[in-house]
Amino acid sequence: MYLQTFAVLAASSLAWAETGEKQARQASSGSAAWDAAYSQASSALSKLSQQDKVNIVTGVGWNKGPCVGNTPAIRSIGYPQLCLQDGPLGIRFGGSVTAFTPGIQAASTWDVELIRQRGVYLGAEAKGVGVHVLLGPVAGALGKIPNGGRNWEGFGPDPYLTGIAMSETIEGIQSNGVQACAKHFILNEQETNRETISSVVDDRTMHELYLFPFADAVHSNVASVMCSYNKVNGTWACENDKIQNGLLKKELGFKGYVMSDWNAQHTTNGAANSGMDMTMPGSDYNGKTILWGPQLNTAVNNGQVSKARLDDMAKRILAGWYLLKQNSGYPATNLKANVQGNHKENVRAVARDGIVLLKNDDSILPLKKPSKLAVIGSSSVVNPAGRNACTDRGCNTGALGMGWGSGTTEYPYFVAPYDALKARAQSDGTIINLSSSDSTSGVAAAASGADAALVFITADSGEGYITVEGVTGDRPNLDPWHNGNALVQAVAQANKNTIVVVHSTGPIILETILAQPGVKAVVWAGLPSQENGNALVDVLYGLVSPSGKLPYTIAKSESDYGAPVARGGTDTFPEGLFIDYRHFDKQGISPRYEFGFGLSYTNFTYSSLIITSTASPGPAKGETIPGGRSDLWETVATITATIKNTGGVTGAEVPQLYITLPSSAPSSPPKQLRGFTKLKLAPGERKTATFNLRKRDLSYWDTAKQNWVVPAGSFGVSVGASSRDLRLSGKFDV
Ligand SMILES: OC[C@H]1O[C@@H](O[C@H]2[C@H](O)[C@@H](O)[C@H](O[C@H]3[C@H](O)[C@@H](O)[C@H](O)O[C@@H]3CO)O[C@@H]2CO)[C@H](O)[C@@H](O)[C@@H]1O
Repeated sequence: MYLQTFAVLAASSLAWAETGEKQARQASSGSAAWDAAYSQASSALSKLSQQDKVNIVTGVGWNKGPCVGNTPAIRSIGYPQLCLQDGPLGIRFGGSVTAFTPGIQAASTWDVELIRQRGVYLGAEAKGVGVHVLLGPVAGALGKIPNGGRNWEGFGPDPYLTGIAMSETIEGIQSNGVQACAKHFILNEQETNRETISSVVDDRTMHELYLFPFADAVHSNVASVMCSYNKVNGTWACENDKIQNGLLKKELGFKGYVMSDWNAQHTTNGAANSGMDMTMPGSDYNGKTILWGPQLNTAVNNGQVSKARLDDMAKRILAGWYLLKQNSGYPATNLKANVQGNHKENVRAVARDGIVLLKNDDSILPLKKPSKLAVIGSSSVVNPAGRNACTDRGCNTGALGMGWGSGTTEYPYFVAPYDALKARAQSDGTIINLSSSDSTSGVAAAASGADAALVFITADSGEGYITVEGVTGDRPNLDPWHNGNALVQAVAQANKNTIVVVHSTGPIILETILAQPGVKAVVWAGLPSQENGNALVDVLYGLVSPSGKLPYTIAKSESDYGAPVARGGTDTFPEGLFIDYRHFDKQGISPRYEFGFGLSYTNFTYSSLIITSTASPGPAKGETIPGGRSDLWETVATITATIKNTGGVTGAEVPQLYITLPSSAPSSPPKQLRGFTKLKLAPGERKTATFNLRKRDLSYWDTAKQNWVVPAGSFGVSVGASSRDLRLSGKFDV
């Protein structure tokens, strides 16, 4: 019954215009499904001893089971040794699994169908190898700091875009019977000092930016949430009553369980009494410090942790297991099983449709059967030591497909740019001059005389337990690695048709590169994982028109972002609501390439803005359902616009809807993304873009009322091709 409901939800989500209806159905079926799971969990719980309950909530210890996290089996109720495994882009340490594209590439497609499919396939692979809990997707780091080492694991610094991607991914994963885990909760925005820093944020910013996508996750019935390493307002996230019990469980109505990030727990009683439900991995990395297990037993026996709290922890975990029907016919854990199926098709599609064309002077792209091409840079070829030579992808050698850390997988294969270009060149009769080094000496010889020179540059980052070329997680600057600016300069001096291809975990400052007259095109290829070269060739040769849009701003200077890595023991989040484009808009700073920007090989026109609204001012009132008050999820306004392909080739456009709150709201970002859709259009074809706005999309967080409020007054509406290319505007009164 429950799985059937999920199948209906999966299908309905594909019609993005149906958002409101989807949300309403989801909320009611979600609550009913949780009720059923809780009733099964209660009945199982009644058969368990206190020791059994402690076992359910305590990991067996680092490296003591098949997965990165494991809890003991409870045979009396048929409960298995639970396997928790990274991560957000596939099965870490898998034997024959797909290396899906990172979250940031998925966001860069702005394509909910592809994002959904990615989630469905992630779930299929997790189930195939017997993983019960897949440790992803990621909404924290949100990405306020452009240098943030782990930003690429998530979906970028806009809470609306990240929220939609969280929802689609979670529903996709869980449609295959696998528990998803929304992480890292919350305000874990940097790797530097991540295990000591205190993130101090104001209440409104917490709600409107950082909690916002976690509300989407809860609304999509995510089974688990991972609390993060940092402190929040002075208290460890995993021991923080306000965020775990207050925000997550009470305000958002989260019915699943909170697990610790690996070793993010600090005390036995503090964690238990503040809402953490499962400790991972159960010991430190040396197998020593154990904070629950026997310690929790003692704490319950002497009343420091109540029996009711232990019951609640165990019940929440069991409910997640029942919610996904994992009590029946779930495969045994075998991380080495081959579960790839045809999933590489999603990798190629996301890698390709996430490519953002930033510059294309003289329409140098798409390539037209060049006689001779120069291919330059160490990242044009696969790592000479092997595609998986570095543990957890902890090096930046050869072509880049993902960042480094626990959120990675082994590549089952890797198609580097040169591999795919060579194959295409053979069929076209093109000669390729390859220079697979980043040295500027000798590069002129390779570049000169070619019809075009493709030069590859990168920037990498990752999780702080690995240091790569002196970078411990967060990037120290936003420059390309390996002397990329000088390499491009040298190539562009030798060839006036230089095409720069960037693979990067986040924004790079491109000013030096753009100042070279020989640079005719910049292709922002992001993080394409195993299909790196194939996706690139699809776009370079015009098999598809590029359709990715930037999921973050590319600035002219690093200081323009106004959100540096915090160096002390505290990050006070002084930028508040104003991160990424919200900051650039407020301060009147011109970005180099704005949030939402991306060129195509065709052109689109926008017309016929129609606005209908039934919204009324005032606070949210509904009962609490998963995700918060029920009325927040109801559609209260619908906006449509007509988009036409006026060029000569098929392409896809992403019309974006931005809202400006009325002046009665307290100081707010000049505009905020509140809708998008991706329309594939043949030449001459037109389609309607439909944006359904929910009450939450029109609300701000009122700190006095402690509630979401729709302000009275005139709402500004802008629809356009990016956050700075707004083609249609209107307003409606509330
Ligand atoms: O994997 C589960 C979650 O763990 C966190 O990352 C940890 C990662 O999984 C783990 O491999 C790494 O271990 C190293 C450890 O930190 C270091 O002290 C020791 O010397 O070497 C270990 C590696 O061999 O620790 C990571 C945490 O520091 C992630 O934050 C979380 O997202 C994962 O889901």
